[in-house]
Amino acid sequence: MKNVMDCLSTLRAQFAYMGVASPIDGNKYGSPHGDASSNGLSSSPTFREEKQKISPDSKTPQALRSPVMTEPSAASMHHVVHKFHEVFQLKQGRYSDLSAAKISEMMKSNSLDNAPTQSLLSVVNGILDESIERKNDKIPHRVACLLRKVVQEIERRISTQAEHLRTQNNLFKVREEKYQSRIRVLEALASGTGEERGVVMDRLQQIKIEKSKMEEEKKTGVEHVAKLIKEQEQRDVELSDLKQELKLAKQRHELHCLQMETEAKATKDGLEGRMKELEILLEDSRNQVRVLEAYSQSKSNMFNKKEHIFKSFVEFQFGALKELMLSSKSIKHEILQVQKSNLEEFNDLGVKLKALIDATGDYHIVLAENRRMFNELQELKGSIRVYCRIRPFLPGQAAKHTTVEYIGEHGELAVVNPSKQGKDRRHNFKFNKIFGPESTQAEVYSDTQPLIRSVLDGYGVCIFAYGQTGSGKTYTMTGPNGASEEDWGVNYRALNDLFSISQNRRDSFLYEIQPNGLAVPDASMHPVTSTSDVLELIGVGLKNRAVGATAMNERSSRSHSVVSIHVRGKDLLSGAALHGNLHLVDLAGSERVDRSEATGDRLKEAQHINRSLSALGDVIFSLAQKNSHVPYRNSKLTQLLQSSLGGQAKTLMFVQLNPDVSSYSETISTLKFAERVSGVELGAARSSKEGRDVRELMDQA
Ligand SMILES: Nc1ncnc2c1ncn2[C@@H]1O[C@H](COP(=O)(O)OP(=O)(O)OP(=O)(O)O)[C@@H](O)[C@H]1O
Repeated sequence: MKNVMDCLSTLRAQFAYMGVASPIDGNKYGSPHGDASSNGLSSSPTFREEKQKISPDSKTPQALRSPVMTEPSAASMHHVVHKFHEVFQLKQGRYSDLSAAKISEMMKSNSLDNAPTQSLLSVVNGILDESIERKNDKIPHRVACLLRKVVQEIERRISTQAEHLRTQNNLFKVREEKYQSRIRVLEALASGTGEERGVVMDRLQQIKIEKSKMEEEKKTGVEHVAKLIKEQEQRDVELSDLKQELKLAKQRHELHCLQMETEAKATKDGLEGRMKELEILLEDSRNQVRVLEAYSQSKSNMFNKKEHIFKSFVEFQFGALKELMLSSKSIKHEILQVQKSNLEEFNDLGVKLKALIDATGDYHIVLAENRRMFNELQELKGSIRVYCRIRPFLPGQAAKHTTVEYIGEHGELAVVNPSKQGKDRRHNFKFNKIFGPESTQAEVYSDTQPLIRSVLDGYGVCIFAYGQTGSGKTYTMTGPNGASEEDWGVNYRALNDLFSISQNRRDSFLYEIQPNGLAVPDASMHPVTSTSDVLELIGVGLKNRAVGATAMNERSSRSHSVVSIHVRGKDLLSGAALHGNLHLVDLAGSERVDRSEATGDRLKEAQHINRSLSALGDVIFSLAQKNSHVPYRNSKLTQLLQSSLGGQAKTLMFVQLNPDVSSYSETISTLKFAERVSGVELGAARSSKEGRDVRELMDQA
């Protein structure tokens, strides 16, 4: 700061001096040659020192380094000054003698710019002195121009110098303020030293406390170190143990490694063997792959061929489809045509149908008439018909002497007794029809069939077989055991016809079979829809039938078997109802009691049978005689059959005969019974006259 203050005071003194003497560089007292080194400021050791101190980091503007303040280098300055002196000093006092060209050269050159200010002043003085010496006050024009030029340069330098000084002065003022503030800070610091001392003492006290603490910690640390050393010793012991264990473990590990190596070697050998096997397998697989590839190739070729075929097939199908579509169109067209023609036909049919509907009413009337006429026809044929059937000799039957001598076409039968002579030897009978031993089941049934239609027309029909035991009653009604369709008896055939006719009539009649009937003790009623339903029920009945051995038949039926079928029909058009019934009866054997050699219960049974058969004979006889009283109530059998005996009912009796001579007397009694109930003579009388009427009726029907 002292140096700065010295410098500033020196400068101030310098400026004060320059302000009085000369604003230029005060070289008035310097060397007459304007030597820069003669300048008091520049040569001042203080100034030089300050200049060197400030310059490196000084923010002094370039303007400060004017030619006045910063003289050119010694060499160049020396050269310029020398040249200037050359120009001016050699011509001292004789400026007016200088040629215009010379003065012009001096003015044009930059000599003035580089010339020291003192030289310029010397020129001015020289010119003025020369003017005074000559005493004419006249200065040549060219010298006056030079003079003006030099003066202008001097003025320019002065103004520049003044500007520089102002700028520098401001700068120094700023610096002074800056240093003043620093001085104040330092003075403040110097005054605050006492307070800091107190702070330092407090800090020292704290340091002492910390020191004692640290000593305590050190003591604790020493103890801790001792403890650690102890622990370290324990750790050493443990470490040695661990080392021992490690050594053992290492040995075990080495042993284990050895074993592992051995196993690895064995495994490796095994794997190598396996590898070889796998390589063989791989080779096989490759071969298989090659085969498969070949196969695949052939398959692929085949598929390609198939694809080709399929494509051509599809194309063909498309063609066919197109044709089909075309034909479909034409068919549609045809169908439309057909529909059109059908419509027309339907219209015609509608008209015809209307006529038919009108005629239908008439048709039902015709049908009813038909039924009536059919019934009349059956009546004309006889309400009570007796068909005689002669059983063939059975295989293994001993004596084959038959009692049947003659069988006529119109029901004539001649029976002879070979043991008798005269008029008792031969007996003639006449029935509706005689079936010989060769007759088949179908032939026997053929004349029965029309009566089944009568049942569905609402009439009662009773078919039964009468004859001594073993004469073939069951055979005719049922057929032999396990019979084929060919051997089926009347029952099966009648039932089949019953159901098939009812089915055929389903459009005009609704039939219910077995809906009601005469209640018989211990009898039950079951609705049926087919023949098999009825056969099943017959089977149940047969199981309950009393069967016993007699002297004439080992397995003789000792009871009557009756299958009753009740039919209720409804005419779907008129709503009229009709009721018909059919009784299929296999009577018990009709042999005489003494012939059956029955005794006790068997005798009683035979007597009951004969009584019921006799009651049946009486009823039929009464009906044939058209008696007013018919004794139905004389037996359960006739009560049961009442609905199909008498009135408009038709009765058909198969008289079964055993042709063997040994059965002659039974044959005669059977035939007499049949003759009695059938009223043959009456029927025979009617047959010739009314046969024609029957044929006429049939034609009408
Ligand atoms: N037309 C025939 N053709 C062949 N065999 C017959 C014929 N009629 C009956 N028979 C046989 O004669 C035997 C006796 O017949 P079936 O049992 O039908 O007599 P039945 O009169 O019913 O006797 P029963 O009153 O004792 O019951 C049976 O073996 C049967 O097969």
